[in-house]
Amino acid sequence: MKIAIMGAMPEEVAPILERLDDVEEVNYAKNRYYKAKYKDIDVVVAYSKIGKVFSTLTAATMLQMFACDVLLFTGVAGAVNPELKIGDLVVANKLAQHDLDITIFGHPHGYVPEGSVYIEADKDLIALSKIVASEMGVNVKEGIIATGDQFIASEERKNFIAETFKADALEMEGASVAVVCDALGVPFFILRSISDSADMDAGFNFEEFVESSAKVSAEFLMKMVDRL
Ligand SMILES: Nc1ncnc2c(CN3C[C@H](CCSCCOCCO)[C@@H](O)C3)c[nH]c12
Repeated sequence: MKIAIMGAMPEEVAPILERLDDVEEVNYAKNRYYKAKYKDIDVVVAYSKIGKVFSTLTAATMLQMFACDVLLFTGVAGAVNPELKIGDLVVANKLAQHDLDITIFGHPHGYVPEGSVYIEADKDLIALSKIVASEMGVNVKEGIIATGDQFIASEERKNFIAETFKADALEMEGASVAVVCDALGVPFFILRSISDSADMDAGFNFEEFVESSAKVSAEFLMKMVDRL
C-alpha cells in the first residue's frame, strides 16, 4: 500500500515530515513531493499550497503519478458549528464547494451539471478514525466540510455556508481533493483541527493557532496511519 499524506500549507505537513525516513524529494509541476518511509510503510507527503486549484493539482499528482492507493488530508479549518472550539478535530463525512455558483440557472449552490453538491469520504477510514479517537481518548466530530477559494472572516458569509450546506467546518481544499479522489476511485479521508471560527477574529486566531492545531491534526492522522 502507498499512502498519500497531504496538507495545504507547510505548517500542516511539517509535523509529518519530521517523522519520516529515507526521504527522497521529487520536484514536479512547481511543487515538492516527499517519497519516504513511515515505519515500514511507503508514503508520499506534500503540501499543495492554498486553495482548490493547487490542491486539485497535488491530489491528482499523488494518485496519477505516484500511484498512491489512499489519500489522507491533514490540516486546519474554520469552525462553523458553534460547538467546535480551537483544536477540536473534525472528520469530513461529506464535502461541498460553497463558492461554486450557477444558481441563476436554477441549480443549487455547489452544483454543476454531471457533478454533485456533496462528495462522501471513505466510510472505512471514518470508522477507523472513531477507533483511534476512542483509543486516544479524544473527541472527533464527524461532519460536513464546506470548501471555497476564500478565507472566511465574516459572520455573514459563515452563516450563508452554515445555512446552505449545513457545514460543521470550512476550509479551502477538502472538496477539491474529494472530487479528484472520487473521480479516480481512490479512498480519501479529510481531517481538520479548528484554528479559528471564520468570524471577524478569524485572521488573528488563525495566525495564533495554525501551528498548534496543525500538530493536533497531524498527530491524530499518524495514529490512523499506524492502524492502516
Ligand atoms: N477561516 C478560514 N477560512 C478558510 N479556510 C480556513 C482554514 C483552512 N486553511 C488554512 C489556509 C488559510 C488561507 S490564508 C493563510 C494566509 O497565510 C498567512 C501567511 O501569508 C488555507 O489553506 C485554508 C482555516 N481557517 C479558515
